[in-house]
Amino acid sequence: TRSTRPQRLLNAVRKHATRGDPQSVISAIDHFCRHSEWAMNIGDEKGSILDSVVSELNPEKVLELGTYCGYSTVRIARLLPPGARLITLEFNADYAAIARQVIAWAGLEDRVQLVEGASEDWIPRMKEHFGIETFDFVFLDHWKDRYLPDTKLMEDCGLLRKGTVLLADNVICPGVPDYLQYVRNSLSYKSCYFKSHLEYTKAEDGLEKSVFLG
Ligand SMILES: C[C@H](C[C@H]1O[C@@H](n2cnc3c(N)ncnc32)[C@H](O)[C@@H]1O)NC(=O)c1cc(-c2ccc(F)cc2)cc(O)c1O
Ligand SMILES: [Mg+2]
Repeated sequence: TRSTRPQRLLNAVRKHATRGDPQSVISAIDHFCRHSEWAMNIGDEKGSILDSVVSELNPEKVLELGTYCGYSTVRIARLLPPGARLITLEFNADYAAIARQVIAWAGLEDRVQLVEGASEDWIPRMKEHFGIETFDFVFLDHWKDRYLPDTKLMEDCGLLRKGTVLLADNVICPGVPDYLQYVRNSLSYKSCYFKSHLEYTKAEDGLEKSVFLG
């Protein structure tokens, strides 16, 4: 049977990246997506903005919604101190299987817990199942119509604390208008927009950084 694009992406990682070297995994995926096949990773341009937000925050507890092949998982986890934890949710089993191998190739499995399932099912179980009190940093990169309901769900489950940072991908393309309207007008958030481009293209896209004020 024909291979899938995520399988071909993983093959490119195995062929061109060095085991245990996260930067080489990131570069191999970016090269594959620029020169072979486009894929919906955050990419190098928006990825650098993600890096700067994570580095400035130095979070201990991180949640990622929408793992896909694990590219942003690797970008975030490589910047975390060893004691820190990243939980990433992915409900497509095939993508989750690829992401596990990408994360392992980067040598970051000790910091990452990939959970196969839907965000709406797992967010309410974070406390009792993972012993998480609150998250320091949340990266939203899953179905664009889930950003707003899942943000409200995280609020209701008490998973956000004063100062928790939400960073949302694709706020222009494909776009998340209801989420943007909410975080930009709610008195519970301080929000700002980082203008960039859709991964590996010249189309406009950007990241929205929103600090929960409690
Ligand atoms: C949604 C996907 C990313 C992943 O998220 C998982 N997922 C979903 N909903 C849930 C859940 N509720 N819980 C857990 N996981 C969940 C899924 O299975 C994908 O693997 N991302 C995108 O669709 C995406 C699309 C584009 C894009 C832009 C321009 C175009 F012309 C075409 C596509 C760019 C991006 O940067 C994206 O991020
Ligand atoms: Mg995205």
